[in-house]
Amino acid sequence: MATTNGLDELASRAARLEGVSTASLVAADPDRAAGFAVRAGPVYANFARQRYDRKALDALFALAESLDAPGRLRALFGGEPVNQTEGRAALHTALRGDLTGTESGREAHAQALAVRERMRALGDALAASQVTDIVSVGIGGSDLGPRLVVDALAPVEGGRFRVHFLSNVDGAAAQRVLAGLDPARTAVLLISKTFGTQETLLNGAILRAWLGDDRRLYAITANPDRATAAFAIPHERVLPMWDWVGGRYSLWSAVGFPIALAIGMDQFEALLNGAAGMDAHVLLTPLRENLAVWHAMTAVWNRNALKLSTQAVLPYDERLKLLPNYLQQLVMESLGKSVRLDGSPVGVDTVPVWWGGAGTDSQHSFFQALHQGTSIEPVDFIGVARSDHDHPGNHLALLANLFAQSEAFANGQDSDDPHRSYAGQRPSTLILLDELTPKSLGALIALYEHSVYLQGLVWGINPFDQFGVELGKQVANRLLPALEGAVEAKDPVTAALLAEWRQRVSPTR
Ligand SMILES: O=P(O)(O)OC[C@H]1O[C@](O)(CO)[C@@H](O)[C@@H]1O
Repeated sequence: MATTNGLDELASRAARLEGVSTASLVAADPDRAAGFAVRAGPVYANFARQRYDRKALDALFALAESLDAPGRLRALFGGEPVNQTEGRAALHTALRGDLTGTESGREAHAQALAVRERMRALGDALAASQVTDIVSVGIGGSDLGPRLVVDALAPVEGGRFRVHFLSNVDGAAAQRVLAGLDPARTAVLLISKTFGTQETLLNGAILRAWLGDDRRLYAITANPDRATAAFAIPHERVLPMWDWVGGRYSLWSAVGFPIALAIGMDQFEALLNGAAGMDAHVLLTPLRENLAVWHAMTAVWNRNALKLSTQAVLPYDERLKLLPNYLQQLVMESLGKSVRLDGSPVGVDTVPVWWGGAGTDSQHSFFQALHQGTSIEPVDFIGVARSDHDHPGNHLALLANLFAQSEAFANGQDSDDPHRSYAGQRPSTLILLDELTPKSLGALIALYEHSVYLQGLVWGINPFDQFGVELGKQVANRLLPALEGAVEAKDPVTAALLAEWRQRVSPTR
């Protein structure tokens, strides 16, 4: 059995807290309500409604210390090959600053700055042209980050460009995105780190044909030769990225070009600065005051001590409604592993299922299960203190719902009628941003990135590879000829499914 890094001890601490209500934990510790909170720049998080006490927290911080969390953070920021299975650095922090002064960090940051200059120039040239709309074609890490940030921050009216996103290989997606767009006033960005992703290549071909003019076709990639070979995009319209930026950590690179086009380059840089502020906090702050360490060790507590198998993220802000989708890739692609760095079984549970939705909408869909279901789902609530719309009454109602749900989950409510009884004891963290700006959003996303890294450290896994997604792609590539009728599927169940499918379509489709 692989080492469990002291996680067994956490489980026995959790057993001692069984039956102790969250309200009595709060009552027993007068400093807890305000003291179990950490602020980093524009991000405040309160952990008082988690199901641990100070002794458990001591054990969690001791665990982080024993794993040399500060040293491992320095290794990340300094450009050491922390992505060990692929022999690479993971230098997304260098895209937003240069905190360690190592040669690789400095070089990476200089490269990032040079590309930002090119993004600015290309953006200005597009703004001076007749282009009004941008279609960003990419998937996964080449889509979810820009999509989230544009949805959260793009002005409702009056932005430089309207930015549209196309990811799914389903042709209906392309059809929907293109409906109503004028090719003469549209530029297309093909975003793919590898430029070998089926969805992006197929959608890119549709868009290129639709555009009819290659001069408004751009690529963002770590593989410019492939972009040139497949789409004849000349190097001056290719923005580079590098193998030291993981796809799901890449929105800070030229992958964020759609963001820069939607909100302007200065605002894109404000997003990077927000992330850089969180980077400095996480790298330089002692463990007990370090927000990413609190967040990561809370996740470890819920997974390995309380054995909870999902994690909900519930933004109480319409503009953050895509955050759960974004975090699903960031967290689950990073931490969905069952072997340690040396290949041995991890021996403990790793990533839970991350999911969620915006409040208050989700209160009227899945909250019943959160309040009275048999399993307990820990929650990250996210709220924004100040709104930027003209409906203050709605904002107060939104916040009342946010604070109320966190209280109701924790405290529950007894009733003589079991159907009307709420057990409570549902753990949650409440994250509050001062306001939703490029800076605060950058800081929030960077917080989650660092929390993921630290959770990976506890579990001894590599959060920067994603070999698990390859098998399905390989099987799909093998099966495409069978759907085209060129070969038979070898697997008997797949063969039966294809026979069933063939009966339903004409041979030419
Ligand atoms: O940017 P690319 O190379 O097209 O890859 C897109 C996505 O596909 C994956 O490799 C697998 O889903 C992600 O990690 C990546 O973000």
